[in-house]
Amino acid sequence: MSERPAPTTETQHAAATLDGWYTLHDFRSIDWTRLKAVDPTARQEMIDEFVAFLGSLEEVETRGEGSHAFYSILGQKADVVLMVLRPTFKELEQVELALRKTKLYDYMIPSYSYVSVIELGMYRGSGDGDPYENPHIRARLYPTLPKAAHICFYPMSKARRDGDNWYTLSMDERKDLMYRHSMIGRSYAGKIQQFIGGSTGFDGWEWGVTLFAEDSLQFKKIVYEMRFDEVSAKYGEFGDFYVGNILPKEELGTFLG
Ligand code: VOV
Repeated sequence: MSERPAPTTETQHAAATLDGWYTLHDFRSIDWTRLKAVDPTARQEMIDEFVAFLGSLEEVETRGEGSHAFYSILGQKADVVLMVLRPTFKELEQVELALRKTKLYDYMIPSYSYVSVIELGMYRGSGDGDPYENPHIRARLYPTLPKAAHICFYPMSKARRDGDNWYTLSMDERKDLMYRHSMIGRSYAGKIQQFIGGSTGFDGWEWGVTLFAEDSLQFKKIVYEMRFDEVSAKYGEFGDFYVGNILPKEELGTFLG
């Protein structure tokens, strides 16, 4: 497992973070018109090769060296998303390269991507001992992503407006607000699993939020409820939302056939 330095030092302003696996969300659209023109034998070869590619990611996941999720996406923003977790940027690049070398890639159009690192904000401290050795914390920093029926991804930032500036609040104020946020979150235990990727310095927003649920309606419920909470109501700024359904490799043939 990758070794990490001690939690980022808490300055007067920044909350210390624990940082886990690097994360890439790779959203792609399918060039359906071109794909439909491919003869069925060649198309099946492409599908088989892509299934083998997904199989190779599963092997990494089984070894506990990373994780991934593959979902179809509703609407016109994209057709599929591959979310990949790896210990280093280099390993994320290797997955990207392997994807690019598949035949199916030639029929994929990039739609959106997002780079972040699984992050736990230590607003309430991290307890005794080295948090990177704590099995509960490790399970959250280096998770095996759930195989839930549905995914919801969106990037977000905290406001830096005159009047409502998250970054000029005191640590105590932010601790208090985050506590209230976590209490709403906890009321969704068993319904939603959330993965927060810190992306300041990595991508266009400050966090990438990935939610998994068996019941797609829970995404609307939690996001709506959080909108009334001060952290989101005053300080939340959101990018586009991407939602979709799990796409097991066994169903890829039907999806693309
Ligand atoms: C299942 C739901 C759920 C739960 C339990 C939960 C709990 C918690 C805890 C305990 C903490 C703080 C410590 C940590 O663990 O990092 C966080 C942190 C964070 N969250 Fe959260 N959140 C949830 C869910 C949840 C949602 C749905 C959203 C989107 C907000 C919305 O309006 O759409 C979100 C956002 C975030 C963010 C951006 C951060 C980092 C903010 C920062 O300033 O650092 N989050 N979150």
